Amino acid sequence: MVRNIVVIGGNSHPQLTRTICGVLGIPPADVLLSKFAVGETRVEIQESVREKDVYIIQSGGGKVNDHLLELLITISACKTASARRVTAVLPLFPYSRQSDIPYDKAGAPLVKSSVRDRPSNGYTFESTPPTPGPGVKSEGLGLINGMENFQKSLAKAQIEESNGSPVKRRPANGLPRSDTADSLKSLTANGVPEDSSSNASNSSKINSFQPRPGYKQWVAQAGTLVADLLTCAGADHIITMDLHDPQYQGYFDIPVDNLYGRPLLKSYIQRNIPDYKQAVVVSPDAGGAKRATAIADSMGMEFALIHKERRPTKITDRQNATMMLVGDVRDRTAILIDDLADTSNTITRAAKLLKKEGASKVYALVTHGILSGDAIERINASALDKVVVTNSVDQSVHLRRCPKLEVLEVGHVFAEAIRRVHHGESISVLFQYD
Ligand SMILES: O=P(O)(O)OC[C@H]1O[C@H](OP(=O)(O)OP(=O)(O)O)[C@H](O)[C@@H]1O
Repeated sequence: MVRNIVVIGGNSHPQLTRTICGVLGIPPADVLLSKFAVGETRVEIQESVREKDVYIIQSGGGKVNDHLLELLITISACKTASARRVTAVLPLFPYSRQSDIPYDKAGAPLVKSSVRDRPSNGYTFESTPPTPGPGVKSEGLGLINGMENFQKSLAKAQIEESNGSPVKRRPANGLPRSDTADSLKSLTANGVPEDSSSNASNSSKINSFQPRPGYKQWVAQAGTLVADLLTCAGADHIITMDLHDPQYQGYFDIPVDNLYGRPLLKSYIQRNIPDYKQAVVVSPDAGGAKRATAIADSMGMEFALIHKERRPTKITDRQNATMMLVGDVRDRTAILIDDLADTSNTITRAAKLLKKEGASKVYALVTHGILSGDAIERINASALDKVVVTNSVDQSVHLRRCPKLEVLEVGHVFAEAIRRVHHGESISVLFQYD
């Protein structure tokens, strides 16, 4: 039994909380998590957490936005109730799959051709602007969205204000609202504010306003915001598993422990796939190649990669990308490895291709089985023989609907991580998967 520790389970995955508490030998904390009639989240911590080491378990998937807000409010409640340390345990981290800019068939961002074809700066989708530094003139790109112009107009506004001239106020972040016609009137073609005296010449630019190709400043980077929200709510530490992009840890200025699901997947392969050394580990896309090769290399297995031949035309149109297999799976078992399955398009399309290329059997081993919408129906109707996921997301409903689904328990991994963090022990042993 671990002392002076409090484990609070959010509404996303009560079963996982029970498992973790069972391993730690403590009961889950008494909390009231509900909603007011209007739909706002209500949290009451019904026992003292003063000077306690608190762990709040809340996973992504399902009603992800509700769960995230519930987590933020619970963290804040614990901090204001004088918890010594609050750790957010997010088996599947929500919003860590960064948003992407829409592409056209050639892989360029979807901006109007008049802008894309503009020969002026030579930047392409693949290129990056130079790093501003001594002797490098930004030409409106340094810092890079034209902060130079912005700072000039800000200085001018300050002079006008000190002279008593009326000055148009901006929000606290210094940027104009981008969702009103008024705000567009004060934007240059670079998307930077311009002083009001040139508004007349700007009016002709309103309709031609476009973001620069190669930049993503117009796409919400929700991952950054979520990292900030967690820290701002009072989280002192994050424990998660198989982040879609491990570099997401760098978005935080608090410690993030990104546990690996690989030992569980490897162990499944060794125990359940006959003659597994002859099987081929397959990554269903280039983004997951590192993840899959790590398993293949450590188990002395062969590796193949599915390459998406071109970018889909829209974010929501990923299933239209053409797939090609790089490697040989004929008459062998293929084991797809991925971090998550959401719509299941990726793994079901990959399975179809692998069977077409002669694979005798296709397994999909995925850490996070989000399985949204009709993902289960898609799996049931697919060429996949078996789908293995962990219970980082609650699988009870999925299990009832999908005979091909098998679930690996992650509760003991998180319980051990919590125990070690609580005692100040190293948890690097949980990162080793060879
Ligand atoms: O079940 P699905 O809805 O098909 O989604 C699953 C896929 O999405 C993620 O990759 P993503 O498409 O974000 O590309 P990336 O690996 O290049 O980041 C993930 O790594 C899977 O490959």
